[in-house]
Amino acid sequence: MKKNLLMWDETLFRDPEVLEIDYVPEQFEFRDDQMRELAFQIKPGLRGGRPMNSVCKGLPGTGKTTSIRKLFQEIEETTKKLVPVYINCQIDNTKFAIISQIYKKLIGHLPPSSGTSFKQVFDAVARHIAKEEIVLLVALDDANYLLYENEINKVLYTLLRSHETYEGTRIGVIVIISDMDVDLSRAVDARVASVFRPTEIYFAPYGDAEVREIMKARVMQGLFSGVLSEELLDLVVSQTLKSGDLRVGIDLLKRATLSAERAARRSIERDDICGAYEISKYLHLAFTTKTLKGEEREILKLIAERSNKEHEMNAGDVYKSFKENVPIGYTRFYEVVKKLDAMRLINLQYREGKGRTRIITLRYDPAKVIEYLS
Ligand SMILES: Nc1ncnc2c1ncn2[C@@H]1O[C@H](COP(=O)(O)OP(=O)(O)OP(=O)(O)O)[C@@H](O)[C@H]1O
Repeated sequence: MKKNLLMWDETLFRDPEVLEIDYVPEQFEFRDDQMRELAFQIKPGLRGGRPMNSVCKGLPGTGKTTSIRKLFQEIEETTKKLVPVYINCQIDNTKFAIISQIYKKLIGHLPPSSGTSFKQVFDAVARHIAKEEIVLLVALDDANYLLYENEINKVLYTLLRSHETYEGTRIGVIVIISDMDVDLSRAVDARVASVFRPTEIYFAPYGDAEVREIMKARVMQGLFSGVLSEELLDLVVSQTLKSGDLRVGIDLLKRATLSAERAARRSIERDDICGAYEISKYLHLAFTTKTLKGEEREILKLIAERSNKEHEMNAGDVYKSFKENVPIGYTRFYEVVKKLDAMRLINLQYREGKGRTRIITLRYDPAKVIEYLS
């Protein structure tokens, strides 16, 4: 047997956990300023007061979620009086779903799914807060998903004005937004704005050297030495930078390693990385298409099908052809199109023509979109 062949029970991973995208890294550099600012914002909550509200803003993969998870870990190690609740708004994106998650965190299980009203769930949450004398800190991650159908106002109103109905409840929020075009101050209405007044914490994209350092630390922790050469690490880094998302780089490392293992090699080769990149670069597409529902999937599918013939299309034309099969009003249709734009699946542009036309282009290869939708 050739010497560099991997035995069946050997592995190239020193610690496979480290290359999972939801892993919270122990070593978390370059975000000290943001972490300090967050700690300052929540400080009143450690003394029984209401935490100050914050908005974390930055492109995907700039460490926002990780910062919050680290902060929450620290809070839980320090006190029982300030209770942090993490909400993933991609999954829980209605007022009821969010209050149910808060209930779950406090009571230990979700409220009964049928026949329970929002008010009943909130009553139970408020009673628990009063009885235990606790303060809540609610992080709304990927809050872009609350920007449709005005849900953000309903959610913030409920959380931030709860003390008016339930005396003594104190809730602070951290809103996390990864769409740089969103201006939250314009999205919230006056009744919310008067109690929200957040401090904005900006997460700038990592520079080339920072991405290299972060990826190198993952490699050292996650893989055995010698598995990835310095030269190939450079390739991983350049592909990570090309994708603009650290998550793609981490996923790429994992896939390239698995590919080398599968070929029973002891080190990763260029082809492992290039092959892995062809899958990892669709990480965002794979993830977002999974979160789409009924009409949203259908509309994206139609756009993808039309993209095979025309690169750019008029939103009005897409609407007409969609309406032939599915009864839907233009307002609702346009809400979905805006959502797909905010999710970076399509581009929506205005063009001056005969009046103002809205032009849609798909951000991905149409065949790939159809593949992930099915
Ligand atoms: N400074 C860092 N050091 C080590 N790993 C990091 C750092 N910043 C981000 N990461 C890693 O990059 C990935 C993406 O980070 P994270 O989820 O925190 O980004 P995000 O800004 O919340 O993205 P999104 O807006 O898409 O939710 C995670 O796997 C995280 O572990």
